[in-house]
Amino acid sequence: MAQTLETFLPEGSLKRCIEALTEAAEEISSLLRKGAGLGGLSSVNTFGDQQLQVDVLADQIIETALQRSGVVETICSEENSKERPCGGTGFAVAYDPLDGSSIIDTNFAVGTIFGILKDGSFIGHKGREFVAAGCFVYGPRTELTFAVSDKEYAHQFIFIPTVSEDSTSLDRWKKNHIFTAIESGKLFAPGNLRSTVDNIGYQKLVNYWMSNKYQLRYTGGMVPDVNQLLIKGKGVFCNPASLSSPAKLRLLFECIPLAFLIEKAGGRSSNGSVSLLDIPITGTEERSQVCYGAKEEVERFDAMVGQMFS
Ligand SMILES: O=P(O)(O)OC[C@H]1O[C@](O)(COP(=O)(O)O)[C@@H](O)[C@@H]1O
Ligand SMILES: [Mg+2]
Ligand SMILES: [Mg+2]
Repeated sequence: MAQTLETFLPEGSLKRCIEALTEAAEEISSLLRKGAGLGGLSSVNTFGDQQLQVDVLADQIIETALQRSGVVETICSEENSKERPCGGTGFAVAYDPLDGSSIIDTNFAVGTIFGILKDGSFIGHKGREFVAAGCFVYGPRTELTFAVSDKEYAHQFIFIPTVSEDSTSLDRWKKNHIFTAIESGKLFAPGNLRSTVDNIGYQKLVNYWMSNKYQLRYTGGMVPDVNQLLIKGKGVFCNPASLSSPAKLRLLFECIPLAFLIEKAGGRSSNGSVSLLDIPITGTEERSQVCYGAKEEVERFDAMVGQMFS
């Protein structure tokens, strides 16, 4: 029988925290299947982004699940970025409740991203101190990909909603993959291409990929675009900046958790000069350039694009 999250996670507060996130993800996945996100706009978040009703709903679903868990002291999210108490004691959890809301209408895969710190506040800490991080993918399948601090790999569980008499909710998440290496390979996912207008390094890098016949695989959803590096075990994803097209991706809610996942799986991450896991978090609303992938690909990004516009 396939190993499930129930048997994989040791008893304790981290298991309870991840269980709460899976409960929320099951609810979000079910809402998306019923057409949530096709409705109207809701409001504007602290980043100035237009929120869909489903962004706000997903944010509330996760907050409620984490409150119920009793093991989360602090939360903050892309939709509600100020750190605030979550009614329990223990972890700090940062999350992007729904990543890729602009591609829900096209029925592309979207996701949820999360990062977990042992306690207190994220401010003054680094991604390297996280106890766990990962993402849920809502596509044809609903999957959880995550890594924990004491294991040097990442893994994936697939949601299979079968229920037997003696099963727990975590038994619905069955182990699918283990990720230990991201090799160099000719696959590229180039975000923020509009910055090539005035980021000459990025322009040269795109030319390098094309003249070397790399395969383009980019959906505009960070979760599936990064998750594919794990599944294919190769390639590069980036989202650089320029003066006219500044950095978009949120350091705490998007960049650092996925960097944790990629580095645990044997890949590298960078903001153009250092690992995203070594950047001190000085606020919850910071944005950053990002590059993830095989060592040589990230080194090439650092050499050609660098950090001039971060
Ligand atoms: O379409 P753009 O503006 O190039 O941005 C693409 C990026 O924006 C995002 O959609 C931002 O995430 P949100 O949907 O959570 O705001 C990423 O998933 C993606 O990589
Ligand atoms: Mg996002
Ligand atoms: Mg979002």
